[in-house]
Parts: sequence; C-alpha cells; structure tokens
Amino acid sequence: MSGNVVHLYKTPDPDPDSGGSGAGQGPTLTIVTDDTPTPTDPTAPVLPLWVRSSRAIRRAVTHEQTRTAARAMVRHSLYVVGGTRIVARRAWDGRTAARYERMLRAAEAAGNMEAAAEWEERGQRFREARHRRRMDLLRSPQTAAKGAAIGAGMGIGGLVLLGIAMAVATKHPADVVTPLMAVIEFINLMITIVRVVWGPALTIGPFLALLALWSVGAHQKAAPQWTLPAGARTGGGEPITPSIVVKALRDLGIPALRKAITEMGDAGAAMLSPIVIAGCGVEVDVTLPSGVSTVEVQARRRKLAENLSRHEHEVFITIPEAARTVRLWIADSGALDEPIGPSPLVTDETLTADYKKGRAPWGQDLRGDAAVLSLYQRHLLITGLSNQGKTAALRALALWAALDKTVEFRIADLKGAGDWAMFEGLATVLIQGPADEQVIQATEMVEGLVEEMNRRMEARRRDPGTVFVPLIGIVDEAQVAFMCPVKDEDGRPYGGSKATSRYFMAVRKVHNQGRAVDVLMWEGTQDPTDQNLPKLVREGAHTRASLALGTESQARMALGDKAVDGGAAPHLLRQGLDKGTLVVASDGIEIPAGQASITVRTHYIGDDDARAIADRARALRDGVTTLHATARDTAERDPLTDIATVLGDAPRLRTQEVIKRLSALNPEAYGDWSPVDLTRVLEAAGAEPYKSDGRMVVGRDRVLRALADRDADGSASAS
Ligand SMILES: Nc1ncnc2c1ncn2[C@@H]1O[C@H](COP(=O)(O)OP(=O)(O)OP(=O)(O)O)[C@@H](O)[C@H]1O
Repeated sequence: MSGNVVHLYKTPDPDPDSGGSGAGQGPTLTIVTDDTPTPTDPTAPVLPLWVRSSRAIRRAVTHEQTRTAARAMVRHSLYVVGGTRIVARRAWDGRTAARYERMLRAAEAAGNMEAAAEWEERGQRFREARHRRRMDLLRSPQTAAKGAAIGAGMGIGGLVLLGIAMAVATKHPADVVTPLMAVIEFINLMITIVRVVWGPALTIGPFLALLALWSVGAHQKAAPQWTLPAGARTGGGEPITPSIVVKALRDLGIPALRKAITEMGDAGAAMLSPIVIAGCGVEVDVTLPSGVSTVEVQARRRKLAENLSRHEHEVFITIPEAARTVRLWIADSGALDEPIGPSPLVTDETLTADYKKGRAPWGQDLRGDAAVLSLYQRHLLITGLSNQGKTAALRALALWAALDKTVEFRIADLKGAGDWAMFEGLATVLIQGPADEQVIQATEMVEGLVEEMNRRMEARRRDPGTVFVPLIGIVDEAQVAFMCPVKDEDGRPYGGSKATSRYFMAVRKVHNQGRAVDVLMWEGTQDPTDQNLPKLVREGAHTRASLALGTESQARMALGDKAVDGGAAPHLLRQGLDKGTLVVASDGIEIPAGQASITVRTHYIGDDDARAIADRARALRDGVTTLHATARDTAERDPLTDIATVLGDAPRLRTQEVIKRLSALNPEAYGDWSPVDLTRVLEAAGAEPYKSDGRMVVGRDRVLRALADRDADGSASAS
C-alpha cells in the first residue's frame, strides 16, 4: 500500500487475537492518508505523561548534537579558565623566582647536583637583579619629576624660539605663541578623543581581555580531554610533548619514579633530552631519578605505551650508553602500519654488490634510516613464526649477494614451494622439497661445504696468502632437517642434535671454522625450540635476526640473552601485522651506541621482482649449472662428462672455475683436484686447455667434440 493507514475505533478491541474485527463491538473506520504516520499498535497501553516526558527529555539530552553542543560550550568556557591560569602562571613565573625553585627541585630529585647548583646560582642572580630594580624604582619619582620638568622646560623653550623665528619672518608678534598654541590644541584634541573612546573601551575592554585569555587557552588546548572535539581527542596520534612523557612515566606504577616526578612538579621535563623526530616517530632519552632502574621501565612497556596513547608495538624502549637512561622511540600513531618503499635492488637496475666491502640494503630502521647489512664472513640465522617474511628477508640478502658474481650459492629449500626457484642457473646446488630425501641431500650439501672448507684451510695452511671466493650455503626451513628421524646405513641420524647427528655436526663444523675461509652458513628456521634449533647452532651465527615470535623464551633463543636483556623484543611484534619487521643483533649492521639490537622493517621483494634480480645476477656470470641433488654415488665417474656438465652454456671457462664447479658437483671425486688433474683428463681426450686473454681456459666445443669422438669410437669398436 502506498499511503499510510489510520484506524479509527469507536471502542478499542480488547482482544486483537480474537479474530475478525470484533462483531458487535461497534464500527471500525480506516482512513488512508499520505502523510500521517502508521500507529504501531492501537491497543498498546498508553504510558503516563511523566514517563513519556522523561523519555523525551532523556532522548534530547543524550542526543549526539546536544552532547556536541554541550561539549563545545564547556570547552570554550574552560579555555578561558585555562588561559587565565596559564597567563597568571606566566606572570608569576616572570616576576618571582618560582621557575628557578622548580628547576632546582627537579634537578635535586633527579640526583643531578651539578644542574641543581647551576639553578640555585641562576635564582640568586635573578633575586639580586630584582632587588636592584626595586631600589631603582624607589629613587625613580624624584628622577622622573626632574626629567619631566627639564623636558617640559626644554620643549616650551624650543616652541617659543620657533615662534620668535616665525614672528620675525611674518612680522606678526602674535606668531611667537603660534607653535605653543598648536601643541596645546593637539593635546586638547587627544583629550577629546580619549574622552569619546574611553566609554566604549571600558565596555569592550573586559571582552577583549576574555578573548585574549580564551585564545591562550585554546592554543594550549587547556580543557579536559572529554570536552575536545572527537578528532582532537587523545588516541588519534596525540603529539608527544615533554609533559605527556613525564605524565606517562609518573603513572607507570613505579613508586620511586612517581615520588621523584611529583617532587619535581612541572619541571619533571628536566629528566628528558630534547624530543627529536626520528623516522616515523620521535625519540627521547629519559635520565631516570636515582632509585629507579632501567629494567623496571622496560618491563612496563605496554603501560608506558598506553599512557602515551600508543599501542604497545609503537613504543620501543632501549638502553643507551649513558647510565640510568632509557631511550624511548615512540611511533606516530599508525605509522608503523604504513608500508616502506620498494628495495633499491628493485628500483636500481644497475646496482651491483661487493660481498667484502658492500652492505646489503635490507630495509629501514625505525628512525627511517636505511638499514644495510654487511654479510662479509658472517654466518646468519633468521627465525620467526610461520608466514612472517622469513624467506623473503633471507632471499633479499641472497639476491643482493648474487649481484657479486664471485659469490657461489648452494641452496636447500626444505619447504620446496618454489621460493628459491629463481636461483636455478645461479646456485651451483638447488635442493627443493620437504621430504626426507631432500633433508638427506641438504645434509650432504652442508657436508660438501665442510669438505670445501677443509680443502681451503689446507690450501691456506700451505699458502697463507690464498684468497677464496665466497661460498654461501643456505638452508631455508632448517627445522625440517633438525627434526628428520631418518638414519643412514651406518645408523647415524640425519636430524637431531647428538654428536652423531649428521646435519647438526656439519653445520657446527662450518660455524666453527668456515668464516675465515669464506665458507658461510645461512639458515632460516621457524618457531624455534631447543629441539628444532639446538643451542650450539643458534649461537654459532654472527648475525641473528628474528621476525615476530610467540614468547620471550623464543626471543632469547633467536637473538640471545644479551639482546633481549637490552630491549630486543621480537615476541612483542604483532604476528601477521608486522610481517617483514625484524629485530637484528649483529655487528654487521649499524646499531646505536649502547643498544644490543635494532629493529628493521625490511623491503619486500616479491617473486616477480626476485626473478628479475636473479636474471640480472645470472647475466653477470658465465652460465652456472645447477645441480638438483648433491652427487652421492662414489661409483666410478666419467670426468669428461662431468666437465661438460659444469661448463654448461659457457663457451669457455677458466680452469680454476672448472675445478671449483667439479668440486661442488662431487666433493669426494673432485674435491682435491688440481689443474694438473684436469689437464691430464682433457689432454687424454684431445680437448686440452688453451690460453685465452692470458689465462688457461677449457673450451666447451673441444670438450663436446671429444665426447662425440669418444662415443663414435665406442660405437665403432662395438660394431
Ligand atoms: N618485508 C615485508 N613486508 C611486507 N610483507 C611481507 C614482507 N615479507 C613478507 N611479507 C608477506 O609475508 C608473506 C610470507 O612471506 P614468507 O614466505 O617470506 O614468510 P615465511 O616466514 O618464510 O613463511 P613460512 O612460514 O611459510 O616459511 C609474503 O607472501 C608477503 O605477503
């Protein structure tokens, strides 16, 4: 029905459910109109007037518009009160030594006796100056009277002289007093103006004064929070001021701190260093009063954050060098949820890397400065809960290092979802998959690193000047290896953390001695426990980084006690929301003096960008042949075929490079090969190395031709 319906009842129907319209109960008339509202239930009991009135009043009073208007009224009135208080306080401070007293008390409460002495001296100087001014004021009426008399005499004299000059010029003696009369008339005019203005000024003066006080109050927001408009109320990124920090510290629930700040009064801000802008937040050092320890403040991070109208993750408390000091970094509200820009690896296509002297651009620290990490001779461990960006962070470093063409990678991705697939043709070994088979291959890959490390150490022993190319072994999802239950044919387990555990022992050996010969181990691991990340392994890494973790004890496993005691708190990062945010403990990254760790928001390099970077890295190198499993068979090998394999697509390769690749292919067969061994095999096949650009190289065509000839010979002799 399009119109509204009004029922008109002669007598109300006592039982609407009785069916029909109630025969015998009188006629019912229904009028349909377009503008009258539909009554809900005509038989509903009518509420008494007082109830309806009180409800209406309550509705009106609690209506949002009424509340906003009331808030505005109270706010603006309180601005005047607050402004008066502020102006009175300023006047009082300006005329008395109150300010010096306050600062003196604050310095005493903070235990800073040097500052206390200085404030006392300043106060003393102020009092002396004030005394001098008062004494001058006592003597001033005589001086002022004398000055006024002399001034008036000189003024009248001057005007008369001017009049005489005019009289001489105009030959009218009456002109002698003309300048004097002009001045008198001017004064008269002034008196008339003041008389006219005085009345209205007296009327509007108080209003102007009120306006001035209101303006001071409004500027300083001198009204309670609840009266402020919704947008200006606390909770939406209130700017951090000294008084807010001091209040937040006072209400932290540390009795000694509260007492000291109360004693300091308004001058509690003396505890603070200047508040400086640091990235997407501000930073301030707080020198705690004696009796309050830095640990006590650190332990109350959540409360401090809430007192500062921030979330817990938006406040970082670290311990700088200065004694009894905590450094607070307070994010602008919500700023940490904004993404940081793309990686320079993505934006700068000309970027190359230098493993030894360069630093990988990893992200930004909280101050907004670039966070760059040196990878040189450092083992690495990245931990975190699942799906927080561990692989992405580890891969970003590998992609940078890949832009140094001397770096060799051997990679085992024990998740096998293709996160490392772009290293095909870039890494010499690439194992992908979560099964026991891949764990076995990964173990043998790390054992291959140990052999290479031993070979290099032997070479170094023979010639201390030997320099080696960097060899980085990466095991992502290393917890899979530690938890693998499979045993080899001698009964030695691949996983676990016993002295017989093959993966564990191989990693330990690389950790112990690999650094000096540039054989490095990088591991990514999830949700650490003592079982899936043994203590000795986690402590063997020089660079330890952690994404969001579940508990403080996990944070200790990931970063070590020292970092966590110094304020590192990956367990307070928000799972899911702080993806890619790492707490890093390493000497390879610049960490502010006194701190044990730094929080880094990493650039995210997605799969497509990673592939593009890997393509650039590939273009820097001669074709690298990637092996998908380490060669485990010790059966007789065919060196010529292996040489052809490691040559890949390269038309020619230096003999040293060929030996290196053969050694990666099968450390047992080729680990101790020298150029003599290589030359012997190639000469026998008629594909001997030759000089190119002054260096001995192996030619791919020659090797392939030799293989083809041999196969042809073989088939001829067979036939
Ligand atoms: N730096 C970053 N910034 C923003 N988001 C990121 C960042 N790094 C990773 N992510 C997001 O997190 C997701 C998971 O990343 P990644 O696969 O690296 O996590 P992971 O911890 O290795 O996961 P898993 O537990 O499966 O091993 C990515 O798909 C991406 O959306």
